[in-house]
Amino acid sequence: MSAIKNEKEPRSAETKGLKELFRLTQPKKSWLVIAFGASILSSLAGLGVPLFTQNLIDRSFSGISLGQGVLVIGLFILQALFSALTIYLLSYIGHHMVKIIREKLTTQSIHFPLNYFQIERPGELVSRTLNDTLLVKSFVSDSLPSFVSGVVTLVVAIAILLYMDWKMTLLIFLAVPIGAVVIIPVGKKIFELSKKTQDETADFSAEFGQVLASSALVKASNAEANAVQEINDGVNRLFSYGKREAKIQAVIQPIVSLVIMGLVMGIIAYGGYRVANGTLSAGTLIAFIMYLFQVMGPIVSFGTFFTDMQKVKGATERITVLLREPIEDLFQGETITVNGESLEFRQVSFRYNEDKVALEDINFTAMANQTTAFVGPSGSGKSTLFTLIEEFYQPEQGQILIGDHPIADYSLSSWRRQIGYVQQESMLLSGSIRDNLTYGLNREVTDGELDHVMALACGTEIMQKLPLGYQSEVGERGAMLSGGERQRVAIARAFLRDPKILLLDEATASLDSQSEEVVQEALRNLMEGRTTLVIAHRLSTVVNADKIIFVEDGRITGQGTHQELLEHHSLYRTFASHQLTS
Ligand SMILES: Nc1ncnc2c1ncn2[C@@H]1O[C@H](COP(=O)(O)OP(=O)(O)OP(=O)(O)O)[C@@H](O)[C@H]1O
Repeated sequence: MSAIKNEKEPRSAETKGLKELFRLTQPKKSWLVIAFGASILSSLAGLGVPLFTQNLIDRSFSGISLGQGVLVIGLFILQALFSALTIYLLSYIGHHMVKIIREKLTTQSIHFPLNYFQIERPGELVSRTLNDTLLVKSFVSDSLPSFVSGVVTLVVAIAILLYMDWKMTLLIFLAVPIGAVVIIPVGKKIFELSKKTQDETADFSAEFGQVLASSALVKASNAEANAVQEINDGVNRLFSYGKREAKIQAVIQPIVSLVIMGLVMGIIAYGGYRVANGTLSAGTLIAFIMYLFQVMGPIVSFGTFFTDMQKVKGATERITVLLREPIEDLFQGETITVNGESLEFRQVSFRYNEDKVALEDINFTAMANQTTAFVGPSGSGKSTLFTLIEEFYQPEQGQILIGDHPIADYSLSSWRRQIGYVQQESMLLSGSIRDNLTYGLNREVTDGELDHVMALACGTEIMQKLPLGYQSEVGERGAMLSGGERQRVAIARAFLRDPKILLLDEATASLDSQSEEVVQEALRNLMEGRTTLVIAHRLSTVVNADKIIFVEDGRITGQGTHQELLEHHSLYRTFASHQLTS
């Protein structure tokens, strides 16, 4: 599932990229027409000025009539007004297109299935969302309008020039092939470099984000120097692309200036000669030079326009590939409210990837309102069972049923609402305690309700220590709370959701014995009247479970009560003798 595609495509696909961009963002056509219309009018107003100058010089500055004065000032004002209107409208349209694409990308990203992030790094997605869309913005707001107004300026100016003096105009055309010979290959180089820079930037933000997110691991492993080195390698790679771009610019800009200067000199020399022998007026020569400067800008910008178009095509391609990735449809299927049905795995097999089977032929029933515990060696597949119940992944074979119905028939949204998942290291988000407790709930929750669930989760004393109460911030991923406190907030959150099915993944494994006792009590409260599935390494917490299922290497090798397994399952007996006697 490679989301980023970098292959070259034929040039004919360029306009396809643009079409796709406009199809995606649907900018207001009327605004585009007004903006481009204003841009054309601004160019035309600018083109009137040299004509006026010519007139003025040829009359040997013998006075400007009031009408002419008003006309020239009017031309300047019109040019400025139309130009302001163009800049505002196109910037607005560019930003609006970026907003639409970013909204689509962020919505898409949130709905990606979990396995997407096993292949693509989140940081890369963030960079694509920010940087690739900025390319689109600068193309729509800068490159596209200068191209359109450039075409207008060029066509009209050349028509005027041909009308004024066709021989001198042909001289100007000499510059076009010279410019093209330089600009086209250099433009290609710039395009390749920009693509590499975009990819490297995405890579860099993914790596940097990852290192920052694992700050504690970096510090505990004394790996600061390695981390700095790794990140700075990325910075240096970006720098080396910057240097190459600087070299290209250093070559292209003087060449462009040389061509322009050469052309101006040529025009002045040839024009001067013509003025001297009386075949050209001085005013026409000045007007010519002014037009020359006016058309040079567009000619130079055409080169960059085509490279910009390539860049935006690359960005649009990457964006459309991302938008075509399959996402979870949360609302497809029937709605379910679990009411006393048991949960059954029927011949379920699953693998994360081709190489290795994670679960094979899993059969068990978790009876309603009872506790079913999963025990087994590390890596045997216990947590994987939970990810299938949550439908983070789909089984390769077999079915998971609630009552008589496959859970796949129900909408993800309504099914997941039936489940409370308390993980080993409970995830909190930065924000307040209230934000964390009510996360994902679409209803008003009173402080009284929060007091109630915190009390059930044995968390009243946590709240007494916090001066700001439910408004207290918990820090990045809940870092300002202890492990046991985080667990209790997570348990209170589960209470508030009031799920019918509870998944507890070694919820007390990482706690000291005192915290564990409190959290166990909170969990006992939570488990009451719910169908509970619990993963435990410590048998002591599950000996009283209604059913214990022993998982080994992706298979179930025994199920029954603690007593039954002690009698019939040798590995369970070994587990019990290690854990319950120590
Ligand atoms: N996201 C994943 N992608 C690929 N393989 C995975 C993924 N998650 C788990 N696995 C593999 O699947 C197998 C089962 O893992 P699982 O986490 O379900 O085991 P577990 O019994 O819960 O282990 P533990 O008790 O250590 O938490 C392991 O071999 C693991 O390496």
